[in-house]
Amino acid sequence: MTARIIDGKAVAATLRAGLAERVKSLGFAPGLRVVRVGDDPASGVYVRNKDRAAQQAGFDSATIQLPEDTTEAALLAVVRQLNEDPAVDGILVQLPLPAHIRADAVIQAVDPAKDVDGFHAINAGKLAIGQPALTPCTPKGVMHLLAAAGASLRGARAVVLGRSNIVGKPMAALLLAADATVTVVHSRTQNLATECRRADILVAAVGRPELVRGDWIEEGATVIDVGINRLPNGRLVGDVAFDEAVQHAGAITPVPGGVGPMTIACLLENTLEAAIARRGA
Ligand SMILES: Nc1nc(=O)c2c([nH]1)NC[C@@H]1CN(c3ccc(C(=O)N[C@@H](CCC(=O)O)C(=O)O)cc3)C=[N+]21
Ligand SMILES: [Mg+2]
Repeated sequence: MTARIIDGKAVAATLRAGLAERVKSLGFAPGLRVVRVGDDPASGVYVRNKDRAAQQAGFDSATIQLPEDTTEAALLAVVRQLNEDPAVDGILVQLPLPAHIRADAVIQAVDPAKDVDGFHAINAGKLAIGQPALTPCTPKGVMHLLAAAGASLRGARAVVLGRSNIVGKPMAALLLAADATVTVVHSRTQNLATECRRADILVAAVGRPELVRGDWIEEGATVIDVGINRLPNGRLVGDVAFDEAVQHAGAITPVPGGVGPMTIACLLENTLEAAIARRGA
């Protein structure tokens, strides 16, 4: 079998077009502020793509670039100022932050109503107990991709590879809420390949280039590759060995052009949701 390719660029473009329509009918531009400290290369492409997508969809979006040596206190002061600014609906602090700043202190300082990353304990907790919440963009994007691919989730065996607060844990919560039977596996799991082979739906989010081989994938499974890894030779690869996996999967996302563009579209979706909730629009 050769897998169908799930076109994340196309699904994201459709989602963004729908958001642009909704923004037009709002009568105001939802405000998004991205705070970036230093210039971690992992977030460079992201910031550029995000600004372009936000402008095109009619959002009032800006990146606040701070120097690498910004103190935690100074960053917290910027966050508080954005919390208090009525024109700002969404706040995103780019991760990773420099080592001298406690990322968790900054994440928990963001007003949960403006937390468009969905990383605040209030939003993570609401997701865990099944209450409406701002939901992390990457797993939310994966759910859109699974819907677009026509994957049936109810009763399906879903395996999430990775247990981060950013992807793995919220991903498992969303799949569980959709009635999948969810297993979370990670770098310390024994017999990773065997666990992955049990998956009808496999979501790989460990940040290890091409860890998942073709024979880890059950014939016909849906494979979502969250990894975006830059190899020393400059090539961008996922957590899945695509050329092998495509021979086994029923459907698979590419890297680039899979989950990445969905993360950005969902950031805009969260910003619109936050704007509507905050302003009663
Ligand atoms: N608070 C916070 N929230 C984040 O969501 C967050 C973050 N910090 N820090 C950095 C990472 C990285 N990230 C990406 C999102 C989209 C693409 C993306 O659109 N990638 C395209 C292009 C890739 C390329 O050409 O390099 C693709 O996969 O097709 C990449 C990376 C969000 N992150
Ligand atoms: Mg096989």
